[in-house]
Amino acid sequence: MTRESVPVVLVAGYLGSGKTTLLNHLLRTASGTRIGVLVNDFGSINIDAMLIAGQADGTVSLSNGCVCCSVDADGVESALTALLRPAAGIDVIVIEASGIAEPRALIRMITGLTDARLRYGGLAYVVDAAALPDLRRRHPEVDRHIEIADLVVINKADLVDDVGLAGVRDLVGAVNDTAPTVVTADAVVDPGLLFDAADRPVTSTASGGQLTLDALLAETGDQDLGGHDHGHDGGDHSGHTHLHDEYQSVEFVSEAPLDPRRLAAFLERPPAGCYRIKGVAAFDVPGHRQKFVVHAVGGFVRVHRLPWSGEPRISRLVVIGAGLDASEAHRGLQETVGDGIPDEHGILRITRYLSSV
Ligand SMILES: Nc1nc2c(ncn2[C@@H]2O[C@H](COP(=O)(O)OP(=O)(O)OP(=O)(O)O)[C@@H](O)[C@H]2O)c(=O)[nH]1
Repeated sequence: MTRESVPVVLVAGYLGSGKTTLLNHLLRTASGTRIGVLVNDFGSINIDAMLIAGQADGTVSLSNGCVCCSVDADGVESALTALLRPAAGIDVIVIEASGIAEPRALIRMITGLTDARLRYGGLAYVVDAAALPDLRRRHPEVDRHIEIADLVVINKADLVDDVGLAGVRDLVGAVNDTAPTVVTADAVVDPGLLFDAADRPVTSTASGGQLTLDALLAETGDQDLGGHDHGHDGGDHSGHTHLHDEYQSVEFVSEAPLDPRRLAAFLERPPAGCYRIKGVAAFDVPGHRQKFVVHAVGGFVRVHRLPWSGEPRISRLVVIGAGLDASEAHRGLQETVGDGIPDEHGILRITRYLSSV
């Protein structure tokens, strides 16, 4: 891998598709390659950055807005160049976009960077095999995201049967028949697929259905990047919808331990409009005082445990959805706080969702 310019690889995909899982897999397995990471989360608490903390050769995080839209391009450029300090010896930078980022806008932002040490290294787009059919109905623009991917990762293959998987492959192939497609569980992708893709020159000849970078950049209607300031509540997106126009996030922080039974009930029956819940939880139950990382995605709950690495035992949760009633969501979150009586049976409601990942 050349040190002359560092490829910037984008990892995008809808909420909960497995982007952080993929990033963590790359960080664990791409030994020999020094990876700098820029993580962008939608809410002001950057849960994703917490979940990769300490593993990357350099990490910067941008919170409180989509990197594609409300964060200004100069801010992104300075965050990326901060990763290029010689001592870090970074070979590749991976940007994990928020789950509602607009990949086209991200690509334009990266190709518009002025620092010659950085170059665009391709888009890996992660899809949740179980959720894709319904997601495409709700958000047809997802096809436009798949269309421009250089690598499509069909993740969560474990949640669908062979027929379902074949259907998802067909859907993806119909939209983008040139990008390599890998089918994964827990986003186990050969890192060489991303970094080799990053190293190959981006072509300007059209092949099959995939848009070339030139064609993408020539498209009209969304060329207003660079120092713009779209908010989440309806900037002008020149005639088409960006997912984040519709989405809200609600954040919750509690120093008091949570009640596992109440948290499980919240994860299982989230407030109307909620699609994604993620965060870390602390319980005051003997034997269960570790950091519980909790995820809910479209009805699937997953939990894993980690040691607290010196940080305060504080619970932080983010709820993301469209049409969320923020005060109802906040009330529901508040109700997960325990009443100080350790619930040794209640913890089973959480531990039943434990996975090793
Ligand atoms: N069953 C199953 N669950 C998975 C798989 N990959 C990831 N998950 C789980 O799905 C949840 C979301 O995964 P993340 O990697 O955090 O997804 P993300 O795309 O980064 O989510 P956002 O950043 O919120 O958009 C977590 O609970 C993961 O453990 C998989 O292949 N199968």
